[in-house]
Amino acid sequence: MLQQIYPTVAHPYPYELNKDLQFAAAHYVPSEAAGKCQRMHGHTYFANITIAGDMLDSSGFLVNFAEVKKLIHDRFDHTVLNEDTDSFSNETPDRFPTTEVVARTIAELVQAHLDRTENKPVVVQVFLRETPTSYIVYRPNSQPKPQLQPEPQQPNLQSQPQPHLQLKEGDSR
Ligand SMILES: Nc1nc2c(c(=O)[nH]1)N=C([C@H](O)[C@H](O)COP(=O)(O)OP(=O)(O)OP(=O)(O)O)CN2
Ligand SMILES: [Zn+2]
Repeated sequence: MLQQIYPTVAHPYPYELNKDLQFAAAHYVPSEAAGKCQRMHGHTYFANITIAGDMLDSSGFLVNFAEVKKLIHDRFDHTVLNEDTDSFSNETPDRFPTTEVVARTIAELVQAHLDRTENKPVVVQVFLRETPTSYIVYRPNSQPKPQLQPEPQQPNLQSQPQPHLQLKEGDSR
């Protein structure tokens, strides 16, 4: 079905599994900034879910490909995402059914399933394409961002008292 090169994600695990799946769903984005996307419309979403881990389960799987598909496809295919109030909300931007939030939600749903398995693999990336020209990559376990260091303060030589530079009375310097 999908024949696409996806972005790679760095992780420390020896096994990596990728599952492609698609689902058709309707949504609208309840924000003025979304323009025409405030109106109900539909997409065929294409997802690529990347799962990694150290150990296989008793079937020799990192996780069964079919279980990953079922989890997401059964949940979202031929639904109106805005009506899935367990996952989305029309009130809170962080839960509007945007591509970003749908990608994160897919990662969270799959991870919740993986947390219940014996070998406990992890979701390291969700690639979610909403239109032929728009997609999101969500990496739940990405490296911590480096802390920004404050700019070093330059001493203000004009306003600092500098007794060592002041001439004393009778000083011949
Ligand atoms: N950062 C985001 N921006 C937009 C989102 C989103 O989820 N995250 N969603 C939309 C709309 O829902 C729309 O379905 C997709 O928008 P867009 O890529 O602009 O769709 P087009 O097919 O019209 O793109 P063209 O490349 O112009 O054909 C909007 N923005
Ligand atoms: Zn849309």
